[in-house]
Amino acid sequence: MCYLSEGMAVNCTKRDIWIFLLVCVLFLSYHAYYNGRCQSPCEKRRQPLPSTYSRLVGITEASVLNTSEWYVACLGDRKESDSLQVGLNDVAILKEFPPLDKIDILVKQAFLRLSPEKANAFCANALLILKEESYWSLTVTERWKFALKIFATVGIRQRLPDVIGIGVKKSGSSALRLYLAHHPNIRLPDIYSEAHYFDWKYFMSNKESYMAMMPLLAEDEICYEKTPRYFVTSTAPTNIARDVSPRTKFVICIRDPVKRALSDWHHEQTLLIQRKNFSCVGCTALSEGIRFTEKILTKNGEVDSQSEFIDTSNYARHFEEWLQVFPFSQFFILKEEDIRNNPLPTLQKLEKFLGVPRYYKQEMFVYNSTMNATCFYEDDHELISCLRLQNALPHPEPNETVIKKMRDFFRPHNKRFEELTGMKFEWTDL
Ligand SMILES: Nc1ncnc2c1ncn2[C@@H]1O[C@H](COP(=O)(O)OS(=O)(=O)O)[C@@H](OP(=O)(O)O)[C@H]1O
Repeated sequence: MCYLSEGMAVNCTKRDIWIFLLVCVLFLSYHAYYNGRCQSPCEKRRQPLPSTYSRLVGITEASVLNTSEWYVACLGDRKESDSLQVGLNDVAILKEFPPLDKIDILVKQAFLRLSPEKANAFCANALLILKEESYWSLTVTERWKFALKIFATVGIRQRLPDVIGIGVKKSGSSALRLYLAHHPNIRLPDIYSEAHYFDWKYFMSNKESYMAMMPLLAEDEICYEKTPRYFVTSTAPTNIARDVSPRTKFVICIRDPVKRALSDWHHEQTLLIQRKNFSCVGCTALSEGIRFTEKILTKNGEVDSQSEFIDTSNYARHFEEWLQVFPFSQFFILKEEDIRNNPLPTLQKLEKFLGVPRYYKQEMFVYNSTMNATCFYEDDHELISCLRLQNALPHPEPNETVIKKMRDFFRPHNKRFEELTGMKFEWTDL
């Protein structure tokens, strides 16, 4: 036994010293592990998978692996269905990084697009950092930061959009988005189809949260974000020039202003019904037409230029605001009827404008009459997705006099829009 002698000296046997040293080592290792790796309070960690290191040893012995095998070998696999259970809401995403499950899907999607060489490099870099730790034992935020860091080593980065679809609302922008989403060199924010950053989120959020919505991009990929309300948000042009880039490109879908206004009304009523504070049982095209008329005419029976349904269709007024900030060459304008009836030629011009390789072919666009939907087939003829053209609620049908009043109101604005764009529209002089 060790004891203190009268002269305060310590007398120990060799065995005691060894035991003492062993206890010290265990104690110090315990503290180093918890103080080094956990913040206080220590975040709850996910169930760890088998050691990444041993998985690396396993995979380096394998001769050829495809990208998904690399993914599993590197990071371990989790089923997407496991992770889709958490609901998202817009506000949560503004304050934090995108929530857990969407992040994992973003990472997986970006990983699966890597070439085998890049996947190999990604794994090597990832495992250097992870060492014995499991990727899935990291918290959400740690996982996201980790993934961004490792992707950067193989040239994949998050970037603010190169091109923004700014509208116009109800002019075929969702169909266009569907087509662009399948282009191999175009990536969209995977979380929301519409970011709504430069309209309603701008004043309660920051640039980092906008960036957090963006996809992971390889060097030959561009980022496309679409939010149709930007077109009518007068602060958007200057804010985009400042926060994104003065060289940002824009895509605008344009539609007959009267049809657009009617579609807009239909859309707003559908949303009201969905939010369940409005009932439209027995609504007809005629009754909707009357309610629409009340909304767009003043008490004197004039077209109300302040009505949102009318103002959004005043393309010249809004486009002039954009042209004060960005040169015309940065805008690509598409006609809704082209997106609807014959998208290929327009999409090929758009590919050129965006500087991406040619991808679209005629056989990719198929109208499905049973579903009344436009469907998109990938190169290998696999059906990817369909977009319905209408839903159950009838579109409003105002009477002829109201339509004529709207046509008279829009005509000079349409002419001005033609002057601004150098384009011709069938509906300008109607
Ligand atoms: N190819 C194709 N597929 C599906 N839908 C198409 C297509 N082309 C145009 N449209 C019509 O575009 C209208 C919806 O426009 P948006 O997608 O811009 O609406 S939104 O602003 O994003 O809510 C909506 O108009 P309405 O049906 O009149 O409401 C769609 O029918």
